[in-house]
Amino acid sequence: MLWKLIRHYLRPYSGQVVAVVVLQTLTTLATLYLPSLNADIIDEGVALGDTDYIWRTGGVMLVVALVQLVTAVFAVWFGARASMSVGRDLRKAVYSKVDSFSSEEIAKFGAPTLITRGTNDVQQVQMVLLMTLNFVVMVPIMSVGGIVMAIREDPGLSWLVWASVPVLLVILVILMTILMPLFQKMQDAIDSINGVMREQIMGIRVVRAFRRERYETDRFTDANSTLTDISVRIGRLFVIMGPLVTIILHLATVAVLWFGGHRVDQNLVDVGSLTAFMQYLLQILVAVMMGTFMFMIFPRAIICARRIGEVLDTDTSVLEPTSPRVPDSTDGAVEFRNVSFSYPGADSPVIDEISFTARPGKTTAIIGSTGSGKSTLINLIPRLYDTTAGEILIDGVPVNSLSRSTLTGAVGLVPQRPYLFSGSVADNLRFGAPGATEEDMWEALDTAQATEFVKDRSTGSGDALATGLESAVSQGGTNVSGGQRQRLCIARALTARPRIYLFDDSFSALDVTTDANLRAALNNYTEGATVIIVAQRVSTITEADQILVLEEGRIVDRGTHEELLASSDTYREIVDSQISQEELA
Ligand SMILES: Nc1ncnc2c1ncn2[C@@H]1O[C@H](COP(=O)(O)OP(=O)(O)OP(=O)(O)O)[C@@H](O)[C@H]1O
Repeated sequence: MLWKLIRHYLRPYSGQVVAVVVLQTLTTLATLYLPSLNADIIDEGVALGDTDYIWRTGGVMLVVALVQLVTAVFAVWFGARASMSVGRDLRKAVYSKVDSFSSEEIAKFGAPTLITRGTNDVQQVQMVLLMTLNFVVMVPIMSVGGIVMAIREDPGLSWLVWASVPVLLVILVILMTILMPLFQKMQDAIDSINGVMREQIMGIRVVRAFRRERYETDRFTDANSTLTDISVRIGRLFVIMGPLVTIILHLATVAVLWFGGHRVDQNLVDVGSLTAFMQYLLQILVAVMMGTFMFMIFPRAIICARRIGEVLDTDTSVLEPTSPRVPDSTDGAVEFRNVSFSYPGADSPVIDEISFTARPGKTTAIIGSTGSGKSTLINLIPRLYDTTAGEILIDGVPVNSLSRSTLTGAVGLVPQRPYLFSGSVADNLRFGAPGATEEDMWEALDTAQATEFVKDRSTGSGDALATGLESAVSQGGTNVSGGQRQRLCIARALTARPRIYLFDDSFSALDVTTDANLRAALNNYTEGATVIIVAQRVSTITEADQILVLEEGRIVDRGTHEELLASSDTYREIVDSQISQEELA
């Protein structure tokens, strides 16, 4: 998977990769040439007292060293640019993929791991690519070239090369096999820490309210110690690695001096050649060490690439139509035809053979006990999930034949759990209508009964003071009250002026008077549009044109409030449990 990802994402930067290969080759050749020139200076210049030769060869050495320096700098520059670009593109690919996911895939992975995969895991792949681009040419040329040059200087000592290199390679293989599973565990531990932290930060108020700090701290400490333990085990292996390589390097140097010294004594080799041999042997071992280091970070990158690949290879279960259809009319009629739906892995359907039509200009209300499937039913319309059987049509066209933009343009959803984004009030209101004017926004706020609190709102101080529409909203809308958040979410849907409004239990945090005022204003604002309201409170829906009573995913009764009062036991039970007859009158 690592190779597949790198090959695919590196393709647009092949020019830079070619530049790296050429420049690295030049750097390495220059590095390999320097000891040989040095040997010549010692054997031909110093030994024979030829000063001219020393100057000339010294000059060549200087030029070669300059070439080595310049090519090395540019090679690293191109390598860094290419790998950073690949990292950026990979992050973008993961982000776009996650963006295309339906709620099903998001739930399958979970938010924390998707965040780790799009950030930390991409970082690992980017780093291994950077290392590879830096060493991929240097390591093989330096090792093979170094061996050839060393043998050329003194074939009699070549056995030292054959003895030291395999020792390093064996260490490399052993470390690789121990490290692979540890790196997998490490990524899982990072996921788990992200998960625990995210849950604790999101649920901090509940944690405090229930005095669960100790329990949550223990949970975090557990996750943290697991990560620490794994990191320490990996660190230990790296710690052993350093001295082992250094010992081998020093032993090799001592061996060259010892055995080479005897050979110089016996006039089998010149001092210059022996010096060059020693430098070549060190170059070979350093190259092997770099290769080792490269391989050490490979296992982790392989695991990260696999995790990124899992995201990129997952197709969304909510597919865009290949040839989208455009409805003839834009009235906004919503029709359910024998719709059933089961959550993945569940044995029984949550929505069971539901058929109804929600007409333009009319309000359809859905009421039913907790868990009867009301939210699920609403979420099927904007395709947060796809139906498992039957069809949902908007203006006569099945929703899965509409393009994503047509569908989202037609539907304005106010979710059960209101969510606001960081930015200003205006940014949030313009979410579905980037071109909305201030007037549009105030009108929507008026209808949502939010004008007063937005007008009075101010955030920050001094230069950062922002008021009204420009006042700041924090991520998730945590700096406004539950009821205010709900009203801003309603205003956001209203600002977009869709043909179909879906209110999923959107009035529950409002007091009875605000709820009544809001519904009255809403009737004018949404005139001509299709309105579907899920409600817990019967008083919210008494004026609806049709009310569907849901029980265990089935419509058990339907009609107006009066009709249902007369005919439906289930509806009467709900009414009796909530409101007195006086309130209804
Ligand atoms: N993501 C999910 N995965 C699996 N089951 C789910 C999921 N979401 C909801 N359910 C189950 O589906 C059923 C219907 O849930 P739904 O949220 O649609 O009910 P609801 O009528 O809107 O309830 P409430 O009035 O409490 O909001 C419940 O039994 C619930 O446990």
